Amino acid sequence: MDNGAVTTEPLLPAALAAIRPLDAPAMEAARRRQAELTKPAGSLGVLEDASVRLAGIHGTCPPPYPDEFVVAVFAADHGVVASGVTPWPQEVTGAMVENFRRGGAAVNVLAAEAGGTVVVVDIGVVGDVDEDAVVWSRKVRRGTADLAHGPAMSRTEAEQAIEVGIGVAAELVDAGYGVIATGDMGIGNTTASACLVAHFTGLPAEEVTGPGTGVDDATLKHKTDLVAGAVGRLAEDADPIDVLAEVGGLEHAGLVGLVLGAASRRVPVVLDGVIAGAAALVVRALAPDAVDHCFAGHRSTEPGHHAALALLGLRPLVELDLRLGEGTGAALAFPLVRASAAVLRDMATFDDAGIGS
Ligand SMILES: O=C(O)c1ccc[n+]([C@@H]2O[C@H](COP(=O)([O-])O)[C@@H](O)[C@H]2O)c1
Ligand SMILES: Cc1cc2nc[nH]c2cc1C
Repeated sequence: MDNGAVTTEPLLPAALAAIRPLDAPAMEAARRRQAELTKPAGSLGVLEDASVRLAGIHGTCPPPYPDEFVVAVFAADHGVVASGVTPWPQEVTGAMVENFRRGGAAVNVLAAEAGGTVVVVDIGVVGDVDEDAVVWSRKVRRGTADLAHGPAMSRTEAEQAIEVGIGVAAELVDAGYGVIATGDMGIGNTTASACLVAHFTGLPAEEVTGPGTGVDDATLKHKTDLVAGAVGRLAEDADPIDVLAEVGGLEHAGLVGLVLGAASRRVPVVLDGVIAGAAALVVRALAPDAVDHCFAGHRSTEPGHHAALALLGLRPLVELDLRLGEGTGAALAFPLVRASAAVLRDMATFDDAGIGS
């Protein structure tokens, strides 16, 4: 299928080779500067840590103040919907893409509140989706196969979808966005997320499978058993891209590429909910340094998200009991990331203010 990504060189090896650890001297400079600002040491808490991370990502102190941010919403369908894991019909994925296009979804509203832009990447919606400035056509295939019965996609398709994400990151960085936020839309994708989280954390399916958009107890039990069965097909030391192909989604793969691509360009990423958290576990397995380029925008109520963030070692910036996806939690968190850069850039030092410390 023509996915619109005209790729002459494989993007994945180049992205992996370009990812570096955070810049230690810039982080040290940020810590020193935080200690000199007119406040008791540590009193801005997590904002101070965020500013140090930003300095490490950019390799400069103060780091650039991010004026512009974008939420990249990766949309795809899931064959596992046929196995009865969600109350919503598959068509809602494509219908929500049209809602994003018109600006009517929660992520449109919350991104606009924070001064951000939304782009939507059709990486695997079953139905036809038109392309315009908001919705980018990058279909790798029309939905995954049902992961309950076999591989969700081939390894080649997973790699193609990762490369789509890397390409999207490159386009967004080249367009001048200083921070990239993740978003997702895919009916059924909390089942694939639970599989990824169970595999990478080693936790039992019961601890990482949640209600998603909302299921009754019997369906949650069926979903949990299905996750346990699918994860049981994976060897403990399976290659991370093979894991993604077996039990993941096309939007997970796209998000893996988005994070790798942004990290390879030293651009910070704000992760959204459980889908992004699951994708970040694949990133961690491929390039652990890339995770250091990420902020956890929020913590969703999905149990798998708690488990994923714990393994990623990321502290959520906000916790508002969101469980929507789309990039809503990441959009809400962006002003906090920006505020941490402003503190480092704009606050007076004790010397400036003539205050003894
Ligand atoms: O981001 C989250 O943590 C989150 C938690 C629950 C549901 N969702 C969204 O709901 C959809 C998947 O839910 P489900 O129940 O169909 O697997 C998908 O479009 C996700 O963006 C997202
Ligand atoms: C209406 C609706 C909106 C969503 N946004 C993200 N996932 C979603 C799932 C549903 C069902």
